[in-house]
Amino acid sequence: MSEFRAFSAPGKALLAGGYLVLDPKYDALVVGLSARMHALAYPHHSLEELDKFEVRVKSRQFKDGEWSYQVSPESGFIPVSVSGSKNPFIEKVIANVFNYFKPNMDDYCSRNLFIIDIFSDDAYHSQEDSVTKHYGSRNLSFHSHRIEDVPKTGLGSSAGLVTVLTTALASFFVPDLTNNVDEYRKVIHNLSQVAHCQAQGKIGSGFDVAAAAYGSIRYRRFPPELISDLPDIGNVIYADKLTHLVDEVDWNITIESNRLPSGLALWMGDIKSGSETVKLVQKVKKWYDSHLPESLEVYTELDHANSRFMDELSKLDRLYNSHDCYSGQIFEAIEKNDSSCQKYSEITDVRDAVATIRRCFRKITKESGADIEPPVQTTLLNDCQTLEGVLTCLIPGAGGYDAIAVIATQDADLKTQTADDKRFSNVQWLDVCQADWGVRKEKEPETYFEK
Ligand SMILES: Nc1ncnc2c1ncn2[C@@H]1O[C@H](COP(=O)(O)OP(=O)(O)O)[C@@H](O)[C@H]1O
Ligand SMILES: C[C@@](O)(CCOP(=O)(O)OP(=O)(O)O)CC(=O)O
Repeated sequence: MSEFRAFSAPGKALLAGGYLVLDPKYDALVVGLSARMHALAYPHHSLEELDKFEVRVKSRQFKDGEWSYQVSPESGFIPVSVSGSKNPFIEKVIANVFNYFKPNMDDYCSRNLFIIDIFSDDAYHSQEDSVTKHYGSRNLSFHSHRIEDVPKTGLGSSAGLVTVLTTALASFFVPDLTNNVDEYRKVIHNLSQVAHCQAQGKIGSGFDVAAAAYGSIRYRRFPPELISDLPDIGNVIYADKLTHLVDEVDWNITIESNRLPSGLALWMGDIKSGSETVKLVQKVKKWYDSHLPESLEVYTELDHANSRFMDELSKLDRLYNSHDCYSGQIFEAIEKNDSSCQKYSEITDVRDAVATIRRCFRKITKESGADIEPPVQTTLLNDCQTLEGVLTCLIPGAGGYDAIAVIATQDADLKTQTADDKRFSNVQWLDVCQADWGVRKEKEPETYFEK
């Protein structure tokens, strides 16, 4: 494989199943977004030194965005930084991809240097202190700060990075991957989950990596022990254990394609303040353990409402695709968002399910001190619900002060409706929509070349 190859993986929005998804008992709904992380893999190059491999990753939209690592089979492919600067996500991808493919030095002596460029779409990061440049055939934001100092919008940049980088790096070892990403999707997913958990230093639910690999899905997590039981990277048995885990072990995971209904569009509103997911999760866990059995009852109610929400959305999708007169009336009612909506159980059932989800989150907010749906967000969501074309709206993911997610008809223009409205002055509508495909090959790598 000597040509340039390009891949991309989507960002995510968790619309149902926040907190519950940490437990393998519960399902979640994750939507893949049009904001994507891209990787351009260069043709093979060679280093002067023949006894090691080098991987150079460049993310030129960020200050000092270049990381080089060397690995060798003798040291168990533990990445050693050459450039001095470190990026844990890149480091763990390298460690795992090399341990999985176990390339032999002799086979690669004239092609032991792997160069990959990363590009990220604008919606992942705040645009403050950035300039837009035409690069290749895209407009990209270039930031004046290092990646770790640029505020994020919460679309899952590290999961996208890990997944697309795993794909690009693997394409050096399996030449047919580039044209058969589908065939390798499970391997890419499993390797990416391992690398992402190791880089984060914790084992989250993995819904963000699953969405980067598979797009919009109904998701149920893997048991965390699968990853915590792995030996340390560099251990003589690491490569074998990893390969066994990736290829042979049943992850007991649910990943089913599940998109938002056709005829409806997702809007993500970024709020100019943030919340820390880790702290929220800690508070919720503490509340859960100290409020049993009532907390389990709340989770059970949430889970039922999440399932109803997902099922009702699927029903609306089938209805839209039937293109019959009744379906036309329903979508027209949502478009107007007036009292006519009350006539259709297809609309009220979705709204009731979301009302229950929100009520449960407000209860947890009050009892745990974790601001999942704090009062300002309640007010904002209630205001959003009155806009023309809005079916429903909620706080995505862990909630907090970060963002809101709105499901509206395709023609609804929330930007115009909220432009001069003080109630929405803190909301910045992100330029994203649902794009339900996971990691994939991009057709024209040359569109990423600097002209
Ligand atoms: N475009 C990029 N280039 C290089 N590294 C990136 C890029 N995007 C994200 N990362 C890595 O991911 C980290 C952010 O991860 P994290 O805090 O988990 O945020 P998120 O919630 O967006 O995934 C960054 O500090 C950086 O190490
Ligand atoms: C609480 C959670 O279930 C969902 C968090 O969803 P977000 O979309 O808020 O996640 P981050 O981007 O990592 O902040 C934790 C988890 O599932 O890992």
